[in-house]
Amino acid sequence: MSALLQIRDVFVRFRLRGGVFSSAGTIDAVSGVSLDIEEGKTYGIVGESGSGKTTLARAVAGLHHASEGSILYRGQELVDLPEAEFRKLRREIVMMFQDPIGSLSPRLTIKSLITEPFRIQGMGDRDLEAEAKRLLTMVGLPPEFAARYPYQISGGQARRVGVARALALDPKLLIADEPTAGLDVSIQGEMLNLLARLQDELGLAIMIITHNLNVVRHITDKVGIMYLGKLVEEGPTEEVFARPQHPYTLALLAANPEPDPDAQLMRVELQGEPPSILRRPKGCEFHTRCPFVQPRCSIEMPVWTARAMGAHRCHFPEIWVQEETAAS
Ligand SMILES: Nc1ncnc2c1ncn2[C@@H]1O[C@H](COP(=O)(O)OP(=O)(O)OP(=O)(O)O)[C@@H](O)[C@H]1O
Repeated sequence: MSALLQIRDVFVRFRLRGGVFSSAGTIDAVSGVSLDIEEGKTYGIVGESGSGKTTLARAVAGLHHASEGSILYRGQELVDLPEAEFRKLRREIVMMFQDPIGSLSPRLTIKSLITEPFRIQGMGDRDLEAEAKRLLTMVGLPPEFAARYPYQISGGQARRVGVARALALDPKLLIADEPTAGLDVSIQGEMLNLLARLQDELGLAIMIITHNLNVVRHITDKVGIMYLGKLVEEGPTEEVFARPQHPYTLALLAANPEPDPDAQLMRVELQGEPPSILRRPKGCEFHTRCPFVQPRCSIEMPVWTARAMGAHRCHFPEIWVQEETAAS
């Protein structure tokens, strides 16, 4: 059975506006990404700020245009799909933003906020009172919340309202951009449990964009690590966390303030900031920060290499995997 979402060699290119003395150019914020998201499964996209996570997610949601490549949703091509056609799919593919209700009108009641998708999709003739109650119950909030205003609820409750709104039309794919950012740790856990429960109950596929490796560890089936707009590693989450094959993944895991207690990983430190996307390093784009860099790395771009489970983009995973085995 083919995946719910198949992303193939996708590029998202932005035109830069040139100043008076500089000429305009382009950047590839997403640069040749391919990945599959299976029905009912959770895929986490991780990487430092600016690695292209949100841009990729927005391309899937039809909010950015993919300049090259293919995005197939249930076999239907989304790239270059006319807006009128995409609108129909907005019931099935939903993006939940970081601050899902903060950007909406503070003068609307919670009922209006969570039932707005029905009105947008021309389904406003439904019993919106009943829909609001159903959705609030689904996300663990009392039905009385329908009459409240956003300023009358807490940050954690607001996120639940955001989830209710996102799931109003019973989507098949939820794209969640940093669903736990800015929440207290205990509320983060509640949010993750809520998403996991709903995924189970509704058979929802979720694409999660996050900086937070603990979110990935707790909730995702598969993870993709992005660097400068490219995937550098992907695989089943447990496998990637236990046996990373790319030094960037290892460095991110080592920098996690709450590391996996069972994983015996080498401590490596990520040096400096990622290079500018305007000046991509030659060869392996990570070589300027790689603790295991070899002469070949600055010359030749590593190809995407499949392993038993997952794939990576590193010339020499065996070098540091061996060092790690020797050290442990
Ligand atoms: N509309 C745009 N026009 C030009 N450049 C853009 C635009 N949107 C994003 N970028 C650039 O694309 C690159 C990737 O940005 P993106 O927001 O996708 O990264 P991210 O990994 O989601 O980062 P963060 O975690 O900070 O949200 C960055 O260099 C960013 O400046």
